[in-house]
Amino acid sequence: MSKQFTKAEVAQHKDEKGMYIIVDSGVYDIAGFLDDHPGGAKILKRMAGKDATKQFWKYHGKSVLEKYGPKLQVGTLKEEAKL
Ligand code: HEM
Repeated sequence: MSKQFTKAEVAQHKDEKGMYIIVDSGVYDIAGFLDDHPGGAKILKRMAGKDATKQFWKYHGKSVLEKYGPKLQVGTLKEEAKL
């Protein structure tokens, strides 16, 4: 849980072995959640390896992250210098 990922590392995880998405400063592995996602697997797969913060908050409230976050979170996003 305390592992830190750069955006580049998150981008390398985009298949069934590990499908990471970013929501705010959290990194979540949604590979095992695809078939359970009420919004469907397809829309989730499209965000694989990417920052899904905007899309996440568009369709869900805080309670969704509170409920599923702890089960799916694999780490946090490493602060990187913004150029
Ligand atoms: C950690 C990642 C995610 C989790 C745990 C999650 C969980 C859920 C849950 C529990 C619902 C049921 C509706 C609700 O209870 O509010 C839902 C619906 C939905 N989700 Fe996600 N979701 C995730 C990521 C995403 C992403 C990245 C997208 C968009 C790219 C997305 C799009 C949707 C859509 C379109 C619905 C259906 C809304 C509706 O039919 O009203 N979800 N999701």
